[in-house]
Amino acid sequence: MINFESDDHFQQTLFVEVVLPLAIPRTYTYRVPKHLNDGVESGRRVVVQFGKSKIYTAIIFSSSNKAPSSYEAKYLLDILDEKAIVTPAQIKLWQWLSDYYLCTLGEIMAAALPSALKLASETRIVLNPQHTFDRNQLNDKEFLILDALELKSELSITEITKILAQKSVFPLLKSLLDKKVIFILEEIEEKFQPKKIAIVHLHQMYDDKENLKILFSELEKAPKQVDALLAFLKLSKDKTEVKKADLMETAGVSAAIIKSMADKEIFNIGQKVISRFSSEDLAVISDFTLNEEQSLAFREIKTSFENKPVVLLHGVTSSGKTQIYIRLIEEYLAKGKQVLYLLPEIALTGQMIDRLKIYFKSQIIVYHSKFNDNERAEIWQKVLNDEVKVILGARSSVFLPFADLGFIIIDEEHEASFKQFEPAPRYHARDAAIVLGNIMNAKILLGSATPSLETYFNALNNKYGLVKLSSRYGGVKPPKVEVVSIAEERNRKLIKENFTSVLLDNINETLALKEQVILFQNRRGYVPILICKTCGNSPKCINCDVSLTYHKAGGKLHCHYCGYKEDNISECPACSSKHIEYKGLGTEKIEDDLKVILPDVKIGRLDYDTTRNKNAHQVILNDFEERKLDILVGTQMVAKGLDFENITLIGIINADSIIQFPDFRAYERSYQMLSQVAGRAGRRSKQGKVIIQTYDTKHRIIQQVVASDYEGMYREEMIERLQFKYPPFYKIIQINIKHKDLGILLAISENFAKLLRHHLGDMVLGPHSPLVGRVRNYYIQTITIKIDWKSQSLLKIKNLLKEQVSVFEADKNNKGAFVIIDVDPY
Ligand SMILES: Nc1ncnc2c1ncn2[C@@H]1O[C@H](COP(=O)(O)OP(=O)(O)OP(=O)(O)O)[C@@H](O)[C@H]1O
Ligand SMILES: [Zn+2]
Repeated sequence: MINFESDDHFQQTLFVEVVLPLAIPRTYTYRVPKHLNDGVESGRRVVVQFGKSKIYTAIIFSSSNKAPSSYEAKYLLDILDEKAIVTPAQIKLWQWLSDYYLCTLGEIMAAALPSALKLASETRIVLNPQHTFDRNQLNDKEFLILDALELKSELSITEITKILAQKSVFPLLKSLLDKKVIFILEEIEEKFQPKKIAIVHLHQMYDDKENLKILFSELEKAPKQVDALLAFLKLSKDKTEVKKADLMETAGVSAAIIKSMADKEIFNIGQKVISRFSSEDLAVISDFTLNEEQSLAFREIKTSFENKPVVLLHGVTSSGKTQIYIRLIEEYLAKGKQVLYLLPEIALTGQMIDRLKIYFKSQIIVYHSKFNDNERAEIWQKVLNDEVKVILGARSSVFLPFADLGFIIIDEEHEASFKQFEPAPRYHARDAAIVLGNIMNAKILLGSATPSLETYFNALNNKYGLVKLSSRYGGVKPPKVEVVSIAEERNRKLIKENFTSVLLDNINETLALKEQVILFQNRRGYVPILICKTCGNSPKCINCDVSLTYHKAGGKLHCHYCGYKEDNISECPACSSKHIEYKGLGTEKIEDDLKVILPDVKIGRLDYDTTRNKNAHQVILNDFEERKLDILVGTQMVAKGLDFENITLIGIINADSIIQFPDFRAYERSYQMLSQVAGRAGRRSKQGKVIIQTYDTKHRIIQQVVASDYEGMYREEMIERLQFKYPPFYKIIQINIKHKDLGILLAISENFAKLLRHHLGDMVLGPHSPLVGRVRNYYIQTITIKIDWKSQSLLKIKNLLKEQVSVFEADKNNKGAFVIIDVDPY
């Protein structure tokens, strides 16, 4: 960071190191024009030219008085901010992420900053469709842009530059963005839109009685507007908020009237996100007291925090972890601190925000990558200005510019979806959050009923504090788990489609009691594999090395890796035989079969296919909660976090397909997944029941799930992890090399592995083909590096890898190849 104390810095030429939002390996140095010297501060945005003609927003990382030695530094074009929008803590975090995950600062900047904060030549601008701004407030140039946008609905920044005939238009655009006159156009897939209603406020000025009187007299000739004003005053008497719809109805006026009053700044119209629960439901639990076990855990957590920054709350499902989080959040809020509540999945934020809103009202805000960019930019500013206190979000919320973070909760910390696979930065949000917490001196609470082995290992080794909750709230017994042998039922011809008689009997009993059922199958689609009985051929994706999955709705075969689709086959494309066998089992088929077996039962399905549309996820869960559905069939989407009172039976259709996954984490994950799904049953008054269907009834993981024996699972897994050199004892770095030509790929990855082996010896394994050896027409080879981090220097090894990868990339023989480094692949 810069030292402003030295009083001679005005004399010297100042240079800044900037991060550009691009995957370039390093920062770039720019020269600061004298008149901008005062504006230099780490974390402010600047406008720079990069390459021949492209203009970008970059972030000042640091500054110095030294010119770069290898190139002539260009001048900065402008400084956009009067105050840093990236905090010093973030700069430290970015640096750590870049070093740890071997990615570039530019990749982190691109992921962290909403597009509206990182304008570039290609950025496209549109008018704010609800613009209710005063044209008189715009200057000539702003007016020109506005005119152009009205003619041509969208413009790129390059086009705007031409219209205005000046090089840097960014400050102008920034001002228009701030005034909400324009928006950044987003071409990305449909964004998540929370349900919103319009709220009307009276302009502050009219809090003053005199002003209000004057206003009434001014409106004399506009009786409709007087009606609206009177209605507003009436409604606002007994409500804290006046909905636009209510106002229109009470006053008997149209939206145009309200709008014209907003244009005159009599009213301000705001948007409010509304909850899917009615407020009556919420009132019931708005006040609560922790029970004895919970209070003890609450105190233990606080004591632990006195000497440890990270604590694990290991509490069985439905033990009330969330209620403890709420009490802790309240304490940090009382101290004026900000709180980050991380959840593994966007879909889960819906139910959680409803629960938390009861306590924290407008102090809490949701943030995730599916919000539109303009909203994300707005939240960015609010977090930076300490205007919001509690942020509930998915993994990208670790990138927010917290002003005064005091506490981080990482709920369901074991979840794999905290790790980002594509694109870089391939970071783990839990680990990044812990680093952020340490940088900001915040306390970090990890919560899970089934902690990851890494976390539990750290807790047992005293690196983290450990606090336990071992009983369900309200004294409800944990669900009873029954294992049913599929093989035996098949032999005895009891099985119907894929439902054992035990499961069907239990479903019928549950439905008879008007209770609800969740059925879990970890595979979507109808059937995953079609095999020709005559020649053994099975249809494969044309771009990837995977079998296509048959989806009955639509009658197509789908590739789950690249989205490729083709028509279903009725005869084998290889031998024309008509004997096609369907193998495997997806959620779609389960739903279908069940509808035949239980024709009068209302069945819903929750998986990637049924939730692609906006809000579909919430609609399905709503229907289930309101008991419009009796049975919900789903993939792991049904496994997590749901807290519904009427579910008493969980059926796991096929546990083997989860356990037999070829991955070193398969057992750990299966234990977690099965326990989490099981945890959805019997959460309030009645004990729940779980039926696990499997071929392998004696499998140790299944036995451990039945016995709720997390410790046993942990102990046995750790023995294997040590023996086969896996985390937490070893660090894994994966290098994936991709190329369109298999022959070339094999040769170059073999060479690369040899080279690495030369430096790192038998830490280097491979190259080998991953589970899916070709995706989107690129063949893949993987080199795995297993590092004994207790005896080896991770930093040294990473630096070596960085160096070798750049040598590899620069080598002409490797043209057409891509290298992807994944640290801690999950
Ligand atoms: N002290 C309490 N007072 C009132 N209700 C409580 C209390 N503790 C827990 N509950 C209720 O019990 C249910 C389970 O609690 P909660 O969802 O917090 O458990 P959890 O440990 O977070 O579960 P999971 O890990 O399965 O998500 C919730 O409906 C919650 O409102
Ligand atoms: Zn494919």
